[in-house]
Amino acid sequence: MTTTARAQGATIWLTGLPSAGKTTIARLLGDRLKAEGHRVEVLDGDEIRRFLSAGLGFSKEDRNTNVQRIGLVSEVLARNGVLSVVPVIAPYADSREAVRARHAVSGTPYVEVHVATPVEVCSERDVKGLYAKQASGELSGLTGVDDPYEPPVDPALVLRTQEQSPSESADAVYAALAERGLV
Ligand SMILES: Nc1ncnc2c1ncn2[C@@H]1O[C@H](COP(=O)(O)OS(=O)(=O)O)[C@@H](OP(=O)(O)O)[C@H]1O
Ligand SMILES: Nc1ncnc2c1ncn2[C@@H]1O[C@H](COP(=O)(O)OP(=O)(O)O)[C@@H](O)[C@H]1O
Repeated sequence: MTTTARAQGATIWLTGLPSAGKTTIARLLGDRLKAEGHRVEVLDGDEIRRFLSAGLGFSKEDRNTNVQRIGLVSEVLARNGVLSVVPVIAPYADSREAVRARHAVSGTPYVEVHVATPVEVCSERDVKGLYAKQASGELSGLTGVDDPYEPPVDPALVLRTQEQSPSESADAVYAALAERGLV
């Protein structure tokens, strides 16, 4: 019987406000990693909310449940050699810490990236029109506006996307992975 070396997986969690740039960076990074031959999954938050987290809303409890489910899936993927890129807001420090702890139990790398775009820039971008809806009173509980966002205290990387192109931001995440021997 022969044994094959297993690739090192990891969870790369991109946390930040709506329109911060999480999805854009995740896709660029995912494409690059795939092109280099890595096993990659981008766990799209919107898709997960349509299926795995269908029925959940945006209360603290529901966001926590959503983040724990995604954390579980990502850890299983990462433990099995996949680079799992997660562009999900995850606004609460305690739920992110629970995800980190789950990874620590299996010795699976967890790389937290703060996509730290200021709310003023995010609301200008307003990719999905949520900031406008909040301003007009059509929506409440928008993260960073009238709902909490607890910034990571000790992330692996902080991205100031208002000063970078999307490719530069994705390259910075790639460099953080390279520093850790993950790519
Ligand atoms: N009230 C409120 N607050 C924040 N975000 C909202 C809200 N309502 C809908 N959306 C849209 O849902 C996406 C957030 O889902 P997530 O699963 O990433 O959020 S969470 O981690 O469970 O908080 C988020 O996606 P992104 O814009 O890609 O961040 C929003 O488009
Ligand atoms: N450095 C950057 N990194 C990521 N996105 C950026 C950057 N600069 C400008 N953008 C733009 O910001 C928007 C971010 O949208 P998106 O990735 O959907 O955000 P999120 O997933 O965080 O809600 C896109 O239109 C993207 O082109």
